[in-house]
Amino acid sequence: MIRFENVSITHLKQIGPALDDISLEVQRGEFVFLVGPSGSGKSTFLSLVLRETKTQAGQVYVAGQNVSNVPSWRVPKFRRGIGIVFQDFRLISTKTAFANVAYAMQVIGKSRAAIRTEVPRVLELVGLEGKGHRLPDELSGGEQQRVAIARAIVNQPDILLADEPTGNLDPVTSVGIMDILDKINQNGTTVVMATHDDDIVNSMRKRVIELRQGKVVRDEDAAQYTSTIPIVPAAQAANEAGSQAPAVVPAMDEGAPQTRRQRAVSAATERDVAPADDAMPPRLERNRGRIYPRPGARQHPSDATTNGDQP
Ligand SMILES: Nc1ncnc2c1ncn2[C@@H]1O[C@H](COP(=O)(O)OP(=O)(O)OP(=O)(O)O)[C@@H](O)[C@H]1O
Repeated sequence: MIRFENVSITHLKQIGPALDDISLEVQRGEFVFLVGPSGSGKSTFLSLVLRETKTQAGQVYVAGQNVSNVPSWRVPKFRRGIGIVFQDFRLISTKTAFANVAYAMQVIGKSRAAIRTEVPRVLELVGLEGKGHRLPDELSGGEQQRVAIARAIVNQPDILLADEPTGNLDPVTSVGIMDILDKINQNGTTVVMATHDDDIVNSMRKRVIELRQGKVVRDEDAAQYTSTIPIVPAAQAANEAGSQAPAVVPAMDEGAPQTRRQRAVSAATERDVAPADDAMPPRLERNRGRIYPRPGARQHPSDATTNGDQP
């Protein structure tokens, strides 16, 4: 379904390559996690599949089509076969959940009758029955992401790309989102999901392709993942937070692999504070203020031509 043959690309003003001689194949109906540290090339990989970026060396094939050979005027049609979901949802803030999903059908000329049938069907599929009339800022972050997923799949794409779809969500909400992605995959859609989230990868046991500095360093079925987000020693964390808390020597081996939740709990323990019920892993903590922060979030310009997304 997706084939990379010796693909390399270096972005403008970038020193090393974003992707370096990547060759791999994703079969129809697979569920693949694309993992790796920040800057390892995950988003670049997805942008090549979407033909937002062009290869400089090698070839990318999507559904048997050499992506480089798709002329610009045909790119919107090409992208109809691909749904995409982002970390920050990218919903139209002035449209209801129903209208956000319906819009993806309208832009490709689907009839009102089809919209009336299909939109409620996908809203139900993602667990939002009865909430179609709500505006994005009347929905929780997890619900907004469900709307974004409904929008991405309403035109029944062969491929669903997800770029950190749980990155702004708490762990419990993330599990619900993963259940939906799994269900969509079981219905036959090929899913490629970029993530740093080792808890999710480890709970799903799907194929894992790990990138580092633009190279595939691991490609394993039913695999696990241990991310390498550095653990911030408690003393440093306290200083950064401007806290008067005394410096505490970290109780654990800083090099030990841990899941994000373990790191969150350890960090809280090091600060001599009981982990709060809503303790979140470090990266999510950084995002905490961004979880429900964007009522009225503006659309990203790149959404205009992407299946299921809006201008
Ligand atoms: N538009 C751009 N211009 C210059 N360099 C870029 C651009 N986009 C990405 N890069 C660089 O390419 C490399 C890969 O970036 P990419 O966004 O693909 O990584 P990533 O694994 O998705 O990271 P993250 O997990 O932080 O989203 C990084 O070194 C990044 O700085």
